[in-house]
Amino acid sequence: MVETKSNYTLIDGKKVSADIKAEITQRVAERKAQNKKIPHLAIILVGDDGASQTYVDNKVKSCKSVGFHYTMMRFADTISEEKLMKHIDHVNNDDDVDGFIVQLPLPPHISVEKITEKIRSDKDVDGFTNQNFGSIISKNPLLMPATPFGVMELLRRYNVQTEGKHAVVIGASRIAGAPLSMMLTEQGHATVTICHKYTKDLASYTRAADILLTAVGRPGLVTGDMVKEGAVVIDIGTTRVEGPEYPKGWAIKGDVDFDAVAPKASLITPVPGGVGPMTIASLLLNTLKATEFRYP
Ligand SMILES: Nc1nc(=O)c2c([nH]1)NC[C@@H]1CN(c3ccc(C(=O)N[C@@H](CCC(=O)O)C(=O)O)cc3)C=[N+]21
Repeated sequence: MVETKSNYTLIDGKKVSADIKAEITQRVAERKAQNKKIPHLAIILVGDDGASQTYVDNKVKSCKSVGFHYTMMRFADTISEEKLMKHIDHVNNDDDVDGFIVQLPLPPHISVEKITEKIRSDKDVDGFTNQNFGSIISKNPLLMPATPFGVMELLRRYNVQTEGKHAVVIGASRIAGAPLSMMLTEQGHATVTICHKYTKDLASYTRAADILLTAVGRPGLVTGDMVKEGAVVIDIGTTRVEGPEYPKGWAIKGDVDFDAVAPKASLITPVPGGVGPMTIASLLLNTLKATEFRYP
């Protein structure tokens, strides 16, 4: 009989994000007591995509829970790029708004890059602008890309050693994989391999990973045979899959086949309850930082 050992640690992103939110709530209360400006986040949502609506609702709920002010700005998916740019300009110049995000995806007639670059980088609390992307390699970065920052925070709080380790990142998007790879190198001192859609024989890389991080958005991409015994596995995928077998009619799935991979892992993030809540915690932290920067 072959015995399989199965004692992995679940990385509880929900708990860590709740801890971070408690720290933020405390700092907001202190600012309030000192008559300092309360952080104000604005959220721009274009169209009525169901998944986007859920994510945005989570962000609004989180703002309320830590005591931030917030503004929701909603536009029809027929809005022109030019008009949307004008609204962004307005928010850029609105002194009461400390940080804002434009929820993605945008309708195909609007250029994500053009919109992103229009956002003032000191209000870019998603950390999506080229300037904030580049600031990852600066000694004094201001606003870190939110999802990768959340991942680094999880690794820190679970004492995962990254220095000299081989980290393999699947996915090279500018909001997750690319900045994450840079942070693992710059702050984590890891040896980083970036895999993407042109990578041949993905498994040959993933099997060599001490830390495997995936940010693709394809449920079931990472199977048990692709993971080394004892690896740390971080699942950044969030795909909404629909089906009658789910109580709500849909469910959020990561990239990792959790049941097959978890028994081989030393630590692993679940989806939901892993990286997702950390993205929101980072967004709040960035909004607080942006406020403290403008009104110390
Ligand atoms: N400008 C912009 N900024 C974003 O940060 C951004 C975006 N656009 N577009 C879409 C993606 C996706 N995203 C998620 C955030 C939180 C959860 C999250 O909290 N997930 C929960 C579950 C949520 C649920 O079950 O409804 C969890 O994983 O436990 C998931 C996904 C942010 N994104």
